Amino acid sequence: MSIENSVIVPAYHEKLNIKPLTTRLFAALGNEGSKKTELIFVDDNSQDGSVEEVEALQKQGYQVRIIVRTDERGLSSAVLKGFYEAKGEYLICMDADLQHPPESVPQLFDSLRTHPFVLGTRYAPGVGIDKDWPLYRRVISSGARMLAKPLTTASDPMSGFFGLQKKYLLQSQTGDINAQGFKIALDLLVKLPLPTNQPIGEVPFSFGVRVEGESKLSGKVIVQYIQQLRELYIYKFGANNLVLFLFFWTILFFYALYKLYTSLF
Ligand SMILES: Nc1nc2c(ncn2[C@@H]2O[C@H](COP(=O)(O)OP(=O)(O)O[C@H]3O[C@H](CO)[C@@H](O)[C@H](O)[C@@H]3O)[C@@H](O)[C@H]2O)c(=O)[nH]1
Ligand SMILES: [Mg+2]
Repeated sequence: MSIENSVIVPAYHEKLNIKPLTTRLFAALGNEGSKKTELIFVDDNSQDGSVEEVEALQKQGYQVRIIVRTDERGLSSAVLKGFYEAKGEYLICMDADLQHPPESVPQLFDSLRTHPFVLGTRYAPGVGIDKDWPLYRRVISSGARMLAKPLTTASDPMSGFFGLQKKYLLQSQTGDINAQGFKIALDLLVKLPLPTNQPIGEVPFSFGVRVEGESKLSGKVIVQYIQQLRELYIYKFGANNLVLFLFFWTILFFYALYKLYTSLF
């Protein structure tokens, strides 16, 4: 059976998560789903035994492979690399660390049959974020989400759990997409030539906490996000309106500070 679906997983030092992710994903896809699905890890030369782990899973019959990059690093660029290398028309991106439940992947693929783009969302009734996700991450995430509000109507553009039909990626110019940092879904949502008469799909999921390994979010990633936002605002609204937006956000920022001050003292 030919490959219709590809699951792309950016991975850096994720050896301990490779086996549970692979086995849970293919169990969730079932017999029929598994035959038409490939799983691709895009690893940035972790040299932690991830390659051997994938080879062992291949021997057990799983349609899984690993691309090892030695010349580049970064989450977003790893995802793009995987998307371009994928054989499937329907592409899903998910993290390696099981914060995105593999059991939700079939739902995302189903949604992609009728939507050009699908987002796993943590902001819907009945789902949410694990109570153990650190407070500072919640604050960063809310701030990042608020700043992206004018760019998209999607409920969770910060999500790293999303998918798209490959034809839309191939219609965009190579080099158009910002491959720096973590927020690849937001860039694709704003820049891909998605049909305006078809909404994007949203699949609610509960965001777990990492059990093995560590988050790779750093100060550099946050700075890359600010640079990406600036580029996206200009892309969408033009350079003149960026000044207006900065003015608007500055007022909002000082208003929020004032509210915080008056509620504390
Ligand atoms: N190849 C590669 N993979 C990377 C790199 N940096 C991170 N990854 C992989 O990208 C995935 C997410 O990285 P984490 O370090 O676990 O990120 P996080 O702090 O949990 O943030 C995630 O959740 C946020 C909230 O939804 C998302 O906003 C964010 O994009 C990401 O998905 C993991 O599989 C990790 O191994 C890199 O430089 N190279
Ligand atoms: Mg994580």
